[in-house]
Amino acid sequence: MEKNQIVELEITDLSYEAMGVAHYEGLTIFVNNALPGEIVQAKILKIKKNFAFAKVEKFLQKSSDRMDVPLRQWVQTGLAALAHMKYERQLEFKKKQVVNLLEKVHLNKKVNDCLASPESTAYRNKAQVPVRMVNGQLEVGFFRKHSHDLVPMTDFLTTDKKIDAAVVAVRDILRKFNVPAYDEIKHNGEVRYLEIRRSKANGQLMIVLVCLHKSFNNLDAVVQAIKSLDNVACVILNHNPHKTNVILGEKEYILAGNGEIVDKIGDLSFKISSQSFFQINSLQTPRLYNLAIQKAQLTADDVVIDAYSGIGTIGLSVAKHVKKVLGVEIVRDAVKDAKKNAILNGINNAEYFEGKAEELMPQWANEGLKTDVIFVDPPRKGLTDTFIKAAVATSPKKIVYISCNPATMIRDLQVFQAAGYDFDCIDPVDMFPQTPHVETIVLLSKLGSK
Ligand SMILES: C[S@@+](CC[C@H](N)C(=O)[O-])C[C@H]1O[C@@H](n2cnc3c(N)ncnc32)[C@H](O)[C@@H]1O
Repeated sequence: MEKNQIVELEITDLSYEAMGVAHYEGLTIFVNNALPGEIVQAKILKIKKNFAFAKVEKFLQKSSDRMDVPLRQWVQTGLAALAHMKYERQLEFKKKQVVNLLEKVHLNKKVNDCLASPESTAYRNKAQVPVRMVNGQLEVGFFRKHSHDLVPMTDFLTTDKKIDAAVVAVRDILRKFNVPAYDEIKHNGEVRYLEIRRSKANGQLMIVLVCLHKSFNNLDAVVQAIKSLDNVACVILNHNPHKTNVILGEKEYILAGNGEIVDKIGDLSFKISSQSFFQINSLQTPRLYNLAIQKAQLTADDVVIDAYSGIGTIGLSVAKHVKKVLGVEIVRDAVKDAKKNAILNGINNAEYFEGKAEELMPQWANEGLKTDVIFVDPPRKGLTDTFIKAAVATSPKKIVYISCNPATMIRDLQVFQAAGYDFDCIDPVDMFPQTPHVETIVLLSKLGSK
């Protein structure tokens, strides 16, 4: 087999990144935009030792699970890598991903059906859109897979339509005032990304311009024009002067408004600042938390730790069911938001602390705190051994683990099992329709505790 060769392939599976999987001459071939059951003529793009990448030239047999995709870039760029598959099948694919990961480590546990999202498109309350010059014009869009080539785009499928409209409006303002986009190779120009958040509850928009410098020609006029768009609550300049793929810089300048918007999860209101984590699917989040709370079977006497607490969304949702909540989070602004959010919702049995969960939990235990339940919702890389040791030493009856990466979660669950905790099942929840990502909830119980 050689590069550019056209081969006939039968797609037998879907990879965890939603690429069609085929086998040819002893190699595994990953084919973009191909579904199990399909037969395709494909062009070989890249060959590695044990696998290769190919793209479809012609469909010889299409799957009945295939959806027509109006913009092929949604699948091609990876922005919505599952957009070509019927939604019910997407849910089955997500459940299967978790089943496969368990099988790989020989864990025989039940995986429940994936909880569907109330909205399968336009559900995202936040967009982070790269800005680049293309043919001499400032464009917004999405990077082609594994590259930083910008594909200009204005309909992002998964994002709230009002956010898509705001992205276009801000793009037009930047064009009008001749603001250059960032040039990654020369490390010059100005605007690197637009980050836009929209409250589902009240329509408020937060517009963040991520820029190479902390000021540029016409900045005041640009801010005035953005401020006058409908529902703009705040405009922020995030200063990222570094040669880096990290999107946000550390320093921010609030140029209009007070730097925050308010959104709701169920009945609770949350102030959100630009650097704080907030679940991106506003309607599915209360369903995720309710399932986690239901699984934990909380009682009015329980003392709960909300480790990795962000702006307090989990802890404050839990507070009314229990005696006390202690939250711990490393991002200072998020802790400030969590404290404000407790007050905003009239909740007085939840306290939030800045620090590393793995350091504060043992400190609280030494001070005599008896913890009944720990909720933990880490970033994609999962938990550290130090955190797991600290959680186990705290000796809660239950640990509720919410995760956006089943692979790291299953790795961590095995460490908890070795330390005297076990679980019955995993619940997948679809927070990210049209993408291969899956959120999961697991209730770990301490062996031997009632
Ligand atoms: C996936 S977010 C979850 C936030 C929140 N629980 C929610 O659902 O909105 C993970 C959070 O963990 C925080 N974090 C990461 N490492 C931490 C640590 N060692 N101790 C405390 N918080 C941490 C991050 O800053 C981030 O806010």
